[in-house]
Amino acid sequence: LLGAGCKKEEDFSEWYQNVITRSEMIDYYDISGCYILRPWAYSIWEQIQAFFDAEIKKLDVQNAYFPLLVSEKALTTEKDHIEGFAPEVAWVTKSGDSQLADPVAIRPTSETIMYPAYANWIRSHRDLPLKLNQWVNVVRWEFKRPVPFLRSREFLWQEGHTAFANKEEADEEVFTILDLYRRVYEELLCVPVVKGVKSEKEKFAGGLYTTTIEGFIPTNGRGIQAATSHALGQNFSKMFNIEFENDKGTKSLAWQNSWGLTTRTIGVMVMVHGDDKGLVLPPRISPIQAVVIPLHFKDSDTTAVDSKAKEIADQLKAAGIRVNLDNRPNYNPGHKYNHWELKGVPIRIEIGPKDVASGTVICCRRDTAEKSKVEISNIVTGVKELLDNIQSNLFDRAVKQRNDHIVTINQWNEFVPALDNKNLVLAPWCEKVSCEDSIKKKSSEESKNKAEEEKGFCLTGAAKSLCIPLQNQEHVKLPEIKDDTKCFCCQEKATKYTLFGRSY
Ligand SMILES: O=C1CCCN[C@@H]1CCCn1cnc2cc(F)c(F)cc2c1=O
Ligand SMILES: [Mg+2]
Repeated sequence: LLGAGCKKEEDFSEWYQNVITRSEMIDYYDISGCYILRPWAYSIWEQIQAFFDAEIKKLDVQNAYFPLLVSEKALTTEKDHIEGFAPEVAWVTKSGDSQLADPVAIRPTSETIMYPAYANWIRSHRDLPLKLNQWVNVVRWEFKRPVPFLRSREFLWQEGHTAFANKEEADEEVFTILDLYRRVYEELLCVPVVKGVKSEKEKFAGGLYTTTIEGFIPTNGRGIQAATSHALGQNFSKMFNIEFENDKGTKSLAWQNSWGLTTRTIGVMVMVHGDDKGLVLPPRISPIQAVVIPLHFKDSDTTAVDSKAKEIADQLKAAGIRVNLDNRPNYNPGHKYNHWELKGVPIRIEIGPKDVASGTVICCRRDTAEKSKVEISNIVTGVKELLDNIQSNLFDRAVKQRNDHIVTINQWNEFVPALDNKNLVLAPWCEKVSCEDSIKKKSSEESKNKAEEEKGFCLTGAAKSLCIPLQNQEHVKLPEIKDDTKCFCCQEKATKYTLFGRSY
């Protein structure tokens, strides 16, 4: 089990590593930065996939599969798109014991793999819009300390790559996808996110603008990029010659988007909801939503209890609830309680001889540990209501905790103290790249554990802009920029309230 001395608030990374391994989500592997996704994690990814895949299919996106390997020539089609990323590219240089004359790279992302084909397929405006997606793995040889789910050298994701005849259609899709990403986090994972646009410094250099959803890890007060939806403009269609004859008979370059969501989703959910007993899984994605545990007492009628337990489990299953009847004879109830709490199962249903006699069971919910009596005759409705209640309670709790840790400031001397209090910071900002560089530099210098950071023992103390939040989004209140509002850092005229934070 989680074991003593492993408290989330005391040693977060130790707690996280224990929770994901002992709940049987992750196992380690002999290549650094690579992890085994065990069924308890993989089935959560499948739930996320099922939701997102169904939603993009409503948008007429089609799934395809492009090769894993990309030639150096293709990968470096556009020098400056790749140069910053070159150190992360993994190369195949041998087959057997002979060197490859031309090494090939393993996809770190698939623009350079897909877009030469797009150029061939897109000739006329009738070939647009082209909307493809693929559910694949990618490899990036990250150097920062790996963290399972959050930062690994191989991860699973979907990458959507779309092409349109005009900017308006492309712009609309960027934000439509961004809201689907928000729904994955808020409706499935009960994790609140802030929707926004990345600054010039933080955006995808190859694109026109980047939109993002930003999560928050309360335990260390860090932001985390949760998913991203880029408007590429015509930058890539220029690079890859994706041009089409438009409806006026002249040539135009396609307007493109690309968007991605990864298995980082699972790590963020674990960190936000987990506690010192283990995982706390949102019912919507939990592989098992209710576990039925028959309680045997000496000289009591165990067969009645066992058959009633089985009956309840079958009824719940028939109603579409993911249920497990834990009638393992070799474990006592206490051990089973710990086991399913560690695995984060939302509801435990206890049934003993007295319960059979009274026609009721005890339901214990994982999010609050509250117990309630439910009529066996009403078990399906009762359990469904409880699951819905848990789903919304987890989200409401996370929203409150996140909003309690967004601090609005107006001047520099409030900034680092706010970060040190594990907050994200909303501040009026001038949006200048030079100013963002100095924010990063000054916040790093004013952070304590510079030495630790150099040794790679901890995350950086530098703060960066996370996003410029979109207006009018639920759960995110934005102050007004006035004519005389000054940038919190350089005192120039502020143009946008921007979310800053230390981050992963
Ligand atoms: O972020 C997304 C969403 C899904 C499709 N791709 C975009 C942009 C990816 C930006 N990016 C991110 N990381 C990279 C790492 C590399 F090693 C490399 F060669 C290229 C890249 C790289 O282009
Ligand atoms: Mg990266």
